[in-house]
Amino acid sequence: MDTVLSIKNLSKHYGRIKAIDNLSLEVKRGNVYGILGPNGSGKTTTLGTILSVINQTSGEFEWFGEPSSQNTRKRIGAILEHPIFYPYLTGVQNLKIVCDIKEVSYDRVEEVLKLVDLDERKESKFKTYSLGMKQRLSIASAMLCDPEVLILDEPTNGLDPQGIAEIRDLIMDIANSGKTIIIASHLLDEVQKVCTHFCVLQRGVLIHDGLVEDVGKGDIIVEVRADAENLQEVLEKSEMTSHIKRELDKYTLTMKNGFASREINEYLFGQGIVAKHLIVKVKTLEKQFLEILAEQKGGGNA
Ligand SMILES: Nc1ncnc2c1ncn2[C@@H]1O[C@H](COP(=O)(O)OP(=O)(O)OP(=O)(O)O)[C@@H](O)[C@H]1O
Repeated sequence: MDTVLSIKNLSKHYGRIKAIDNLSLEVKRGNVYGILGPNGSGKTTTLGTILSVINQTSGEFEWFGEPSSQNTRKRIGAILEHPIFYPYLTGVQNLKIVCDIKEVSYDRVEEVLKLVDLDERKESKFKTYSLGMKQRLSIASAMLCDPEVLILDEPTNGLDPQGIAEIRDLIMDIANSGKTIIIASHLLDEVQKVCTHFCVLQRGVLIHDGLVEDVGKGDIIVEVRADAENLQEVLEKSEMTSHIKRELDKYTLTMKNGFASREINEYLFGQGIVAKHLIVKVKTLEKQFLEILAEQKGGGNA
């Protein structure tokens, strides 16, 4: 898989503030790459720098294996801030203006409006659009020059659940057409649902990167409830768990390697206990994210 973006030792300092601190990462073709981080962690500065809108203090980055240039820039579509559309012009008219600026054929307008599912409202004035429609028009505008890479900063900010779901579906459609997508977000659920890869920034420092599908791998967590006074004692005797946590009548078990819900269920049954609640808990990206941040604090790096 070829590398679309390669960032090496990139830093951006504003006086004493290290907005990006020695950041290195790679995005491969076809990745949907989520840049996660709390407020002020350097996500927007990172996007601004790789789009050459912000000059880095040190370090470098390459697009498509070459230094950033007008040529590489043409292969990237980006929405960093809300693009300015004319409220009294229609969706089509606004996109035609963008075509003029970007020197793109008007033929693309219909295609991108279909892509973002705005073709039925294309003749309506921009000011009549909902927030979700406005955001979809922004994405349409970024897609006009058929870029290989789409960069989105907090694409679902301020949208209602339906608007969020529409943008999520749109991002997945664009990704399925083979585009590479880079999304900065503080919404863990959003990243978990649409991204293939993610990294976590904290105070400009990359503290984690990996595959989204690996989230939740590792320890198996099983929750158990049963009407048995000796449940804790029986669970402790099982030697199948490395940790047992009790909250009222619920026991949360961290299973040892090789043991899962089936084994604990069989064991309890053999001890004359019938579980009335037995579920495997899958770790969410949110949990992993909080653990990653907590580890950093524990390590004294934050
Ligand atoms: N032009 C600037 N001048 C001074 N400091 C800045 C400037 N731009 C960003 N910063 C600082 O750099 C740090 C990173 O900011 P950045 O906006 O990149 O973070 P972010 O992760 O995108 O945050 P948010 O989610 O709140 O947008 C913050 O401490 C911010 O205050």
